[in-house]
Amino acid sequence: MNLKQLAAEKAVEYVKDGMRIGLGTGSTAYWAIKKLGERVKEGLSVQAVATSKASEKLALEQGIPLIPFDRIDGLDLTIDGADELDRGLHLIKGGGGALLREKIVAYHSKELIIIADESKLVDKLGSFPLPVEIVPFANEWTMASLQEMGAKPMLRTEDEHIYVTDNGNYIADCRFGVIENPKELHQTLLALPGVVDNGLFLGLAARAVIGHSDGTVTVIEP
Ligand SMILES: O=C(CO)[C@H](O)[C@H](O)COP(=O)(O)O
Repeated sequence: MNLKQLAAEKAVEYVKDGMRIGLGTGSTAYWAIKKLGERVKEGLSVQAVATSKASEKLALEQGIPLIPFDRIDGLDLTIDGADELDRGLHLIKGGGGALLREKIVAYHSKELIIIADESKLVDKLGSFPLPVEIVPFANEWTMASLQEMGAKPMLRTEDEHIYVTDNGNYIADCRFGVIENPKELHQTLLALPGVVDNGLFLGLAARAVIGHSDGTVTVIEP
């Protein structure tokens, strides 16, 4: 059984006719986009925006109507994955590198639903390295500042090249250990010149739909 698919398909049940939808990124969001495409083929009317070039391509393949950001003021619902979440719906996102676009889209959505398999649910965030998006300019200095913060940063690579986000930036994957105070860490990171944003999503998710290995789906609301 594919637990990501299970959660994703359940979450797509929250999509109603006429809604403006944000499409997440990653292997769980993939299943939501596929399911939404099926419902569109059956006659559901939605307009959507995508959080990455990959999700945009997939949505177009599935026949989901995409609209430019300047033609829409906000969204009704965004469905997206996460790398880690706790029961207060604090999240780590950005494993797929799309955290900045994902955060902008989530912020402008009336509701963010997180979809995940049960392995993503943790007591406290921090096992998954926190992705921090940094500008390429003087990235060595930004990396050094992160190092001084105790982040043990690793510049993300792909095929032996520095990974570049859809926004032309780099990602520093940071190991802070258990994150006791996500809000404080979020503020500290944002105050660092060279940091564009980080993968902590706090106070954004309205609910999480979790797929379990016994075939059940649970919904967490903070
Ligand atoms: O934040 C993300 C991409 O930036 C993804 O939602 C996150 O990495 C989860 O990915 P997956 O569903 O493939 O496990």
